Amino acid sequence: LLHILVIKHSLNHCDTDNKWCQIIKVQTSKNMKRKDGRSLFDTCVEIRLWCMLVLTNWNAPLVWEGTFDPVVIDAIYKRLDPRLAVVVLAVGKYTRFLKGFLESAEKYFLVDFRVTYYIFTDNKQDVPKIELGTGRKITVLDVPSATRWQDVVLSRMKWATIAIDNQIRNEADYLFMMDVDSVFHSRFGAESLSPLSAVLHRGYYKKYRNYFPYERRGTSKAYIPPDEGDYYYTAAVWGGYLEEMYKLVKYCYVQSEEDAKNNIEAVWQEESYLNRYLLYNKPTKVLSPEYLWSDYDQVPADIRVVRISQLVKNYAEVRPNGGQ
Ligand SMILES: CC(=O)N[C@H]1[C@@H](OP(=O)(O)OP(=O)(O)OC[C@H]2O[C@@H](n3ccc(=O)[nH]c3=O)[C@H](O)[C@@H]2O)O[C@H](CO)[C@H](O)[C@@H]1O
Ligand SMILES: [Mn+2]
Repeated sequence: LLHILVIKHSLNHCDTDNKWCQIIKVQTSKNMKRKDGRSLFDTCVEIRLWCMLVLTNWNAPLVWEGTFDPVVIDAIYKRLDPRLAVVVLAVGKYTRFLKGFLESAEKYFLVDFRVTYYIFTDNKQDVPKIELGTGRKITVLDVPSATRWQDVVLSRMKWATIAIDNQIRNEADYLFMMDVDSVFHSRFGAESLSPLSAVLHRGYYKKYRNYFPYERRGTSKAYIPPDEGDYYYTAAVWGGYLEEMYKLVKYCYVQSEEDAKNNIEAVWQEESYLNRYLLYNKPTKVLSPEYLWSDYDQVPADIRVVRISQLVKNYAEVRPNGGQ
């Protein structure tokens, strides 16, 4: 039997070279002997515990399967009956993803809540007719075609800013921005709601921050200095109170326009501005990579549920200017 006394529990994950590893310093109890017969008493050993963090170091919940009761949390939010907006772009060939996205969202995304899907497209006739649940609807909005995929992904910030000002502000309490090349596979419920919720990028949640693909050029408005950063968040799913999201999408839009004036495009387009904003304006909830996985990657043991997964796609074929 191992008796251990915890003498220091390091919760500041940024101190470690891997934030999923918590260091617990332990003092072994008197009667423990090493194999060579020497007592381990007074020997301080360090045990590294690999575990899932459920709280950020600014005390925001980190949401994983098992950290909430789905029935209770839905019931709590349902009493408020919020109006939810989902903004997706389906420009050029990306309209082909709408059917799978919408049909699966109807099965899993905040079921029984009021949801409006705002679909921004240059190709209205290709928006499929989908049977929607009660209180759920689709609004289709026109946007111009583009010749570069980089322009499309960045333009999401511009169109969302304009549409919130013109329309969505009067129609929604919460807003989610999402990639359309995604399929829901499991429950995505009210546990995701907060003033500002962001999702950990599946590729970086076990990496030290100096490996994050932040914008590192000091000339860009998305610049994050070395040795700064909490997490790397994906731009493929994020959401929150309408006004909080408005501030954030507008920030990304305005900053990217500033960069464009100086002939700079942030390394991961809007995702780079999003990450900069969230470093200095902490999200009030962080969602685990369960909330956005990818069919490109195997699902590791620590991801017990895949709620949304990005589809494998032929980048060269589907994007106007090809490329990754
Ligand atoms: C998992 C993840 O982190 N995804 C990000 C990554 O995406 P991806 O490589 O998944 O980018 P993507 O090609 O899915 O583009 C993002 C979204 O923009 C829309 N779209 C894009 C191109 C186009 O021709 N038509 C169109 O409608 C569509 O809604 C799509 O889902 O990098 C992008 C920027 O570089 C965005 O930050 C994505 O959120
Ligand atoms: Mn995508």
